[in-house]
Amino acid sequence: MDVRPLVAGNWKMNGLETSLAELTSLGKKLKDHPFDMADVMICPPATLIARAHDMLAGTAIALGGQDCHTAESGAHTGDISAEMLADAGADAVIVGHSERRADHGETDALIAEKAAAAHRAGLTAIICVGETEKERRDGITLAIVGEQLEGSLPDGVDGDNTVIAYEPVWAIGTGLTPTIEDVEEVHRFIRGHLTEKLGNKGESVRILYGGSVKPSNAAELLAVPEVNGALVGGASLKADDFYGILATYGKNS
Ligand SMILES: O=C(CO)COP(=O)(O)O
Repeated sequence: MDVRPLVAGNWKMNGLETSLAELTSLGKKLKDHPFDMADVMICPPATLIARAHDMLAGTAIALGGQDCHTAESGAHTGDISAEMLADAGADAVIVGHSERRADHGETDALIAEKAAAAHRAGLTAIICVGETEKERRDGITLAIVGEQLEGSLPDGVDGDNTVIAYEPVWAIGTGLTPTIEDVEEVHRFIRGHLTEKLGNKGESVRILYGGSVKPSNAAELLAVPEVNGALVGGASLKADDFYGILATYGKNS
């Protein structure tokens, strides 16, 4: 099935008010060169979502958060609920990023609850999976990704409310990427898992690749079968680089 690609930028813990200039610049590029080949999203730090939302009104750029709590509100100092992200103008939220799995000990079960919270708030959950360097060396990549999918997907997943991001941990921020064959193998495996679990609905869930995607390697990675877009870290911080990745899908002007 042909699914509309999504290219999402994850700013991680980067971005002050001055960084919004990059969003203005990205919005202008997309306006000057209207682009309808892929959906475009930026996930800035939560502090910038509301302002970004105001700035981006009328552009094709959607917004996402980078994490959410499982509860709607309550005594959880420092946390942000999916409803709060939606209230600030987000359309989606990343859950289960490997940096949160590592830094905050997040488990598959917690990530499934966070994804369910995203759905409850009307947000698309972008659920991240991916093996570590040792797991790849040990030849257990598919087993690990399968286990993460099994544990991290809540009930009720479909192509409208969920995106899967395959991000090999060792490829994040390192400049390293898996071979094209390895990317294809994992993406086909994820698609198989989704269709086995969800039937036809599993066909429309987008599967993004993430890990050192940049303008120079995007064309090759995004052309891989079952790669339905990218989750971009470092290269999403600069409008020129991010637009360079998007432009891989072609411009209609
Ligand atoms: O973790 C990532 C996106 O979520 C990928 O980060 P880099 O593109 O900087 O490798």
